[in-house]
Parts: sequence; structure tokens; C-alpha cells
Amino acid sequence: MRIGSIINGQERNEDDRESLAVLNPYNHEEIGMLALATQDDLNDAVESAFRTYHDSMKGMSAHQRGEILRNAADLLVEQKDEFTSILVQEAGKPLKYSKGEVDRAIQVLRFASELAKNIYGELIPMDAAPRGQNRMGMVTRKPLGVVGAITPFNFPLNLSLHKLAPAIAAGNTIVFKPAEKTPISAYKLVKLFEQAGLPNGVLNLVIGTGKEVGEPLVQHDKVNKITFTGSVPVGKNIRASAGLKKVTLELGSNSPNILFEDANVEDAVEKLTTGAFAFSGQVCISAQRIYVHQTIYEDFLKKYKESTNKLTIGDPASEETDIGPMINEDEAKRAKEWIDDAVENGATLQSGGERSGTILEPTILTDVKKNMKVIAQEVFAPIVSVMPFETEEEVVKRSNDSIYGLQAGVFTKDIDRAFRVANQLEMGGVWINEISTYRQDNHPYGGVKQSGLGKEGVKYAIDDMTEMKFIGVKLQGKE
Ligand SMILES: NC(=O)c1ccc[n+]([C@@H]2O[C@H](COP(=O)([O-])OP(=O)(O)OC[C@H]3O[C@@H](n4cnc5c(N)ncnc54)[C@H](O)[C@@H]3O)[C@@H](O)[C@H]2O)c1
Ligand SMILES: O=C[C@H](O)CS(=O)(=O)O
Repeated sequence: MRIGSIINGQERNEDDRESLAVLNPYNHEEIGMLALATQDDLNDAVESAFRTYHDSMKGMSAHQRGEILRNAADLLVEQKDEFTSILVQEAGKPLKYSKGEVDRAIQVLRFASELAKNIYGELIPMDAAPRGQNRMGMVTRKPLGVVGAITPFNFPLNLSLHKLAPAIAAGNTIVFKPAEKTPISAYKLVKLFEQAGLPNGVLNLVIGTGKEVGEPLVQHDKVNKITFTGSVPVGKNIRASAGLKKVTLELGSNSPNILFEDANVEDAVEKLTTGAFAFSGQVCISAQRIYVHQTIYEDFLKKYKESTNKLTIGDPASEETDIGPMINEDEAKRAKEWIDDAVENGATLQSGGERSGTILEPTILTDVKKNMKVIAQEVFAPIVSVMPFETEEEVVKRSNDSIYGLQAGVFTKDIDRAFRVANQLEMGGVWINEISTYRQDNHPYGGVKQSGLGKEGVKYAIDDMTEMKFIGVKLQGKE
């Protein structure tokens, strides 16, 4: 299967284009060949989005936008098996997690469909200020124009929809640059929107590298907003080169999860087994640091190791598999080096630690030190560190001692403590008695510090993809 960019409804996959193979990370079979876009294609895509916005999208009713999004959700229900299979093959994501991603993607489309018809402004009382009366003010929300959406490999369907669906709901047009490691779901998604009735030119797909098409997209004068999910270095680059565009950045983290002495240990063990190892830890809110009160530390660690050792490693296409491959061998090697480095410097390997090709065993470390990469940086791999603590003050301080702040989990039955700690954690979001890795697609989501800028979660992404416009009226009559 050879696929190319789709610009104003036309696919560009000529044979003489530079090609890039898409490989299944588990068995390394070629599952697709990309006809790469060039900077000229990128310029055409932006021009197409710009023209379509001004010629037609600006005038499309909220009712129509909502209907297209609803059609897309219905089509995704029908094509669920096909999309699931693509995620398994291109990302190496185990079947159960791939199914879960498609289910969530359907919900994202449904939320966006409903919200498209509920983009409200407000009326402002104008008689409160000393300046005068007999005036009325209103605030409406307007689309931005052309939105550039750049997405990562780890949730290629759902995280793309977290950008595309709100952008369409709000009435924008889009240039969509998916990760070149996982572009097939993106290509199918653009085809699905076409089937759902989205006019040509509203959603333009550019399949290419970050350097060749990502950078010029970020710098293009006719693009009004960049919404990016990916790594911190690329996010910083984007922020520096986007000029006056609005920018949303959803970046990495090293999420902490805290178990106080009254936590339900069995429940936390079960949740954190998934929370640290789902999709081999390649989840931005993966549980990376687990702080356990010293009184329950040994009990937790014993049960956590038992639970982790029961995980099934293997073919992501199998229903039974919990742990499949990482996205490529370089990433698996990099993660293994971080484990070895930690162990050489005094960390204890409690479980896992071995690599075979792209597969890294689920790994539990203890005795880690503050500056080790496995806790100081984002591991983005199936590696978790378990650490004892003594006091609430200490654990809050250690949790906050990070360049990141995306989501955290706090496990306790003490409601006062739960809120006290949640309030002190420097995070975009905190879950109480739930893992950091849990996300529902309708709550505000996005980090503080180097975890990012701006919020997603359909309603909040729509807010960020519109701008307020004020219109005031001076009524006849005395001041
Ligand atoms: N906070 C979140 O919501 C969230 C969600 C998922 C992933 N992530 C983060 O994403 C990272 C993993 O994904 P990845 O490896 O695909 O990330 P990445 O940053 O390598 O790539 C993301 C996208 O950016 C593009 N890109 C690369 N260089 C670019 C440039 N100079 N200009 C413009 N675009 C460029 C890539 O081609 C890709 O489409 C992790 O750090 C993870 O934490 C964050
Ligand atoms: O990888 C990070 C994602 O934001 C996790 S989720 O898809 O939102 O759950």
C-alpha cells in the first residue's frame, strides 16, 4: 500500500517521490510505503486550507459541522476493526489497547459533534463603568482560520482527533501532519472524514518529516494556530519559531503516583500495573514514579512485582498480550541503557530489565537516586521506580521536584489529605484514588512547567481554537 498526502481532496503519491517504509515494530514487516511530501506540497496544503476557509468553511453552519462529526463517529463505529488492526500494525500497540483507543476516538467525535452546536458567547453589562450608559456589549467566538495539527506516534488516532475534531467543530480548516512512524491511521482518518461529508480542502494531510514539512508548517504566515503533541525538544522549537501564532503544546512527563498508608493496596497494585506498563509505557502520563508510604512499602512492592510478573509479553495482535514492542529498536536500546545506567549507579532491579529486539520487559526499579534518568527524565518505556517516603510534606516536595507537571495520582481514604495534596501538586491534573495514566476525553488536559502550554479535552480545545470577538452597540438615548 503506497500512500501520499491528500491536498484539497487529491492524493499525491506519484512513483518518483522520495519514499519511506512503514514497518510493523513487532515483526518488522513492511505495512505501507509513504510518498513523502515536500515543502512545495506543504505550501499547497496551506493555500488549500486558507482558500477553503475563506471561500466556504467560514460560512458552514454549526448544524452542518455537527452533522459531519456525527457521521464520522458513526463511520468509525462501522470501521472499528479496520482501524484497530492498523493501530496494532503501525504502532505495535497490543490489541486490547488499540481497541480502547478506537473507542475513545469515537467518543471524541461525539463530544465534538455535540459541542459544535454549543459554542456560546456572552452579553456584557455596560452600565457598570462610570463612562456612560445606553450601550450594549456582546462577545462572540470566531474560528481562527487555518490550524496546523502535528501529532505523535503513540496515540495516532485519538490524539489526532483531539485536534481535528475540535478544529472542525469550531469552523477552522486544517493542515494535518501526523507522525511519520504511524501515518496509515491518519490517512484512513482523512478518507473517513471525506466519506462523512467534509468538503475537500477543509482537512489537508501532509505526510512527511518534521524537518521537511513540520517546520515550514509552523512558520507559515497563513497558519493561525499550531496545535502540537510530542516531545519537549520539538515543542520548544515550535514555540520559538511560531511567531505570533497561537500555540498549544502537549508534551512529556514523569508522572508521580502517591500511596499513603491508608491506600487500598490491592486496588493500587492492579491499576498501577496497567498505569506503568500499558503500551510499554509509551504514554505521556504513564506512572513513572511511585511513592509509597514506608509502612506499606514492602507489602506494595511484593504484590506489585507479583502482578507485573503475570503480564503476558508477545505479539500485539494477540488478545492475550499485555506488553508488545516499543516503537523501534533504537528506543528500546535507549531505555535499556537507562536501566543499566541506574543499576550501575546503585539502583536495584526488582523485575524485568531485559531487552530482545524492540521488546523491553516490564521493569521495576528501587533504590533510585534523584538525578538518575529513570526518574529525572521522561522514560517513555516500560520502566517504573518505586520509592518509600515518610511524610506528606516530603512526598509533595519530591513529586514536585521535576521539570514536568502533567498528571498525578494520589491514593488515600482521607478526603482532607487528598484535596490538600492535590492542591499542592504542581500538575495540570490530579486524580484521587486513580492512576496518573487515566484520562477521559472531556476534561481539561494539559501540563504545566515543561509538560506544555494550553489545554485539550474537546470543549477546552474548542475554546483554544476560537477567539473572542467583541461587538458593542451605542443605543439611542441619553448617556
Ligand atoms: N502531553 C500529551 O498529551 C502527550 C501525548 C502523547 C505524546 N506526548 C509526548 O510525545 C512524545 C513521543 O512522541 P513522538 O516521539 O512522536 O514525538 P516527536 O516530538 O518526536 O514527534 C511528534 C511530531 O512532531 C513532528 N516533528 C518532529 N520535528 C519537528 C519539527 N522540527 N517541527 C515540527 N514538527 C516536528 C514529528 O514528525 C511528529 O509528527 C513523548 O515525549 C510524549 O510524552 C505527549
Ligand atoms: O500519551 C499521552 C496521551 O495524552 C495519553 S491519552 O491518550 O490522552 O490517554
